[in-house]
Amino acid sequence: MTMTTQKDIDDLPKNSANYTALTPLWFLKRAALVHPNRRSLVHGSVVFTWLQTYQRCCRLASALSRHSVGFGSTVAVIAPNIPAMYEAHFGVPMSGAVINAVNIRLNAPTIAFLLEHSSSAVIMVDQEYFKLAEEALKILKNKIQHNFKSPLLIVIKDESSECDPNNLKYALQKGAVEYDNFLESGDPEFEWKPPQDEWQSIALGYTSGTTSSPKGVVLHHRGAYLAATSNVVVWGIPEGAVYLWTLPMFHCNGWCFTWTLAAICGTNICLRQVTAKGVYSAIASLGVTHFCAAPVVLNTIVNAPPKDTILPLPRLVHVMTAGAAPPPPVLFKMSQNGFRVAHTYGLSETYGPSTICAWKPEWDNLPPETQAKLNARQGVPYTALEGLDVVDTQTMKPVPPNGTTVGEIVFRGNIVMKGYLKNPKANAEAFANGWFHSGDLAVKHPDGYIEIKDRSKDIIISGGENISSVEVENTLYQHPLISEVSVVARPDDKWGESPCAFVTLKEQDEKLDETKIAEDIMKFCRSKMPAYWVPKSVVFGPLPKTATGKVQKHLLRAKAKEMGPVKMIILGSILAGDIRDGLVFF
Ligand SMILES: Nc1ncnc2c1ncn2[C@@H]1O[C@H](COP(=O)(O)OP(=O)(O)OP(=O)(O)O)[C@@H](O)[C@H]1O
Repeated sequence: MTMTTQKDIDDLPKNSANYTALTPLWFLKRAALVHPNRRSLVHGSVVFTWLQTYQRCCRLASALSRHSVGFGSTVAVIAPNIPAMYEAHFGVPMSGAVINAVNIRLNAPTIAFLLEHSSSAVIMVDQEYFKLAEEALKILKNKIQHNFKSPLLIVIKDESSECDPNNLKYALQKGAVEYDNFLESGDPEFEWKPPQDEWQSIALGYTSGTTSSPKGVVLHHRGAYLAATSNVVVWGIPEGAVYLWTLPMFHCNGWCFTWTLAAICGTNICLRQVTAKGVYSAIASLGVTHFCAAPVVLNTIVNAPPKDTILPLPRLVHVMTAGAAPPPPVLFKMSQNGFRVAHTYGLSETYGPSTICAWKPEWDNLPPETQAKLNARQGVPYTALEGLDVVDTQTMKPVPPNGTTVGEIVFRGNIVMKGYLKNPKANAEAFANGWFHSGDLAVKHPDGYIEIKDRSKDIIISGGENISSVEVENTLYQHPLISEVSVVARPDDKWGESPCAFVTLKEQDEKLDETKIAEDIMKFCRSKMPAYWVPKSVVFGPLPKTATGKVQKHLLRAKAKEMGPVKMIILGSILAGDIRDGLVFF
């Protein structure tokens, strides 16, 4: 008998029969083969099947190729959750180009920056946002003058849009091509180009700019494939699920669920405007089984007036939440309303969610409040994420799993971005020491689950002690009058910084005595947390948020700074705006 050597075993080369670059684009071709007549997309009265979606994506890829768009090109898409946005997630990369799904709530100067930075050759834009795109292009043209080359403009008509119907006419007059006409010019049998190399870029997405100016995150086909399939593995979303698009597809490509839905041959239910009523009615009338949403959307769902809800739910509805820390009381109320919430965590740089608070059978019989507290932790890595740790930033050594030592969350693996576009300085910082640095501060529990305490920029340092704004917020969410809360640092003459709570009340009534409520909130906090954690200032009003529902803490911090150092308790109103030191003016 001859010996098998290591060389024999490893020396079997790759060939075209046993190796293909990983890409989620094949999922679509397969869906069209397996379920050609199953509903792929439902948008009001518009319904497509998987075969139709495949053919429409082939047409898009073909039409783009005819305009010399392909490998090395970027196509910007400015649209809400409508079928064209979904189709662009396949059609654009099937042409070889990269999709840049743009946040629709950005202003024209920021969009101008994105279009220039990404060198977008084509802009696909929903009719409602055409003038915004036009304004952004004007800014760009003024800036780069004779070097300006107008991108190909494709305007998307959407019957469900409530915008001025003349927008479409206007766009066509300005030379834009109508999306469906553009598709008509493409070949439904187009032989699209899978990537030769799975490292090829599939998507470019800009961070929401919560903490700094937007950075262009570049993702590859391999990572998109792995993240999309990992969504299935960790969440258990079944073949044929009916998925409601509450999460914007422009946010990390809908956390890669655009591609996940094709993998499971599910049905995409589009929702142009997200309201609690819209969510409940889609559940009741369209058979929704799953959706993803930021905690702010869950908060809206649990606080919806009874006339907007349909309870009890007709079936168990699975929800994945990420994007910010979900307060345990919100998780608790969601489960009381019949939703099963999976809590995940990640960043644009990690293809969206890349950790999950994996549910343990031994938690099944715990009291619901304890379950919610356990589920509010950010958990353990996705199946496609090889490295996740919480480290001391000075030594890079893992923190002990004691639930108290705080360190930075770092990631390593195949669902970490390729890098930031044209930003070597940010890349060097983000990838220092062979890990991707998240900037999020967390502890590790004895069971190995991680729990975020804050973003490094959000932590409050009072008298040299760290205060987790997330923990103070989680307690405040238990207060019966509070609908939303965000806690930030306010300069403090004695302690350096002290917590300042910005609060939105459930009841908006001018007759409410905000001074009394603020006193009550502080009393409530004193009974539940160390004295130095108790907010020294409470300010009432709506919270500023990004398009993805994240509270813009930097704006609140600026507001708190503007209010000046804490000298005594200050109560006030964000809306009234007239807050003078030590006094309250309503
Ligand atoms: N489950 C979660 N719990 C707590 N925080 C979360 C969770 N999921 C996401 N986050 C927060 O969201 C951040 C990632 O957000 P995202 O990538 O969308 O851009 P952004 O951080 O808002 O933009 P910018 O990087 O410009 O500040 C994480 O770093 C973390 O702070």
